[in-house]
Amino acid sequence: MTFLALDVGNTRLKWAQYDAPVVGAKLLAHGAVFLENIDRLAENDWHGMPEPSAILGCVVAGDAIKRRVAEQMEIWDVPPRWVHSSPQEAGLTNGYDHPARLGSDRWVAMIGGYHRLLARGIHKPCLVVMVGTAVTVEAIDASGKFLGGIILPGHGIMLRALESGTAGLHVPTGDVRDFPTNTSDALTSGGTFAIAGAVQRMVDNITRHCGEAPECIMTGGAAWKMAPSMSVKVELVETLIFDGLLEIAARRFKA
Ligand SMILES: Nc1ncnc2c1ncn2[C@@H]1O[C@H](COP(=O)(O)OP(=O)(O)OP(=O)(O)O)[C@@H](O)[C@H]1O
Ligand SMILES: CC(C)(CO)[C@@H](O)C(=O)NCCC(=O)O
Ligand SMILES: [K+]
Repeated sequence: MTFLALDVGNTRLKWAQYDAPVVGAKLLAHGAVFLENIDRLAENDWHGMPEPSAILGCVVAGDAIKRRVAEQMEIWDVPPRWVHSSPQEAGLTNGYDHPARLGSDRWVAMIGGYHRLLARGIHKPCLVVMVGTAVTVEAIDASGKFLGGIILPGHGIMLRALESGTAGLHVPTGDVRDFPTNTSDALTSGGTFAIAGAVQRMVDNITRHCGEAPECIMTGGAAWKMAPSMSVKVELVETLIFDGLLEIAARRFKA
């Protein structure tokens, strides 16, 4: 009864194999590959892996990538299922104008975050921060309603935009400093503070709206780099998308 969870982002595909499609399942194996290498998943990462009994994923990388991922899974007889953002799922309500247009990674991460708090008996507003190719910050109230969220460029895109839009900004990566005194540190700190500042602003928005400060959960490949620079307390949860996929799978694949 193993379960394969997939998170196909704009830079990398992340996968995790669990012993069952249930919350709290045991993680058996996991990996991440850059999108340029996905055509070799069947012969590399997934070679010799027992056929999963169910596959559930979220993709934001586009249909061509989704097809190529599906092709790699033809080694098994199990059709992959993909999460689509919906008006309601797993106790959350989707406040997006057009719920289906919300990135499914955002929806799944919110489901993971909200249930993480519920499991601890916490009924408070929640902010879910994802730091990847793009950065998203989602606001969920204590009742599980997604109020709305922001999308901003990730650190890499910000720096590449500056490099390509100017003549004098081609420098190595610097360090985060309160008062940067060289170009490298100025750029690295600028990108980091743009993200940290955006999170702080969403904390202010949701605190004003809900009358209570939120719990903040942060995930994504670059979350650990952002953590020391945050102005609010955040909990780092590397597996947030997989946690959300397990919540959904537990409901969908119930025998
Ligand atoms: N010092 C940094 N601080 C914050 N973000 C950074 C830093 N350095 C790199 N990044 C960002 O981290 C991203 C790398 O994320 P990675 O590919 O690990 O995340 P991901 O969650 O797999 O992304 P996706 O899901 O979008 O594919 C890069 O796109 C870059 O924007
Ligand atoms: C914002 C990203 C790129 C974050 O991965 C993704 O969730 C996406 O492509 N979303 C679709 C647009 C939206 O969520 O409004
Ligand atoms: K992602």
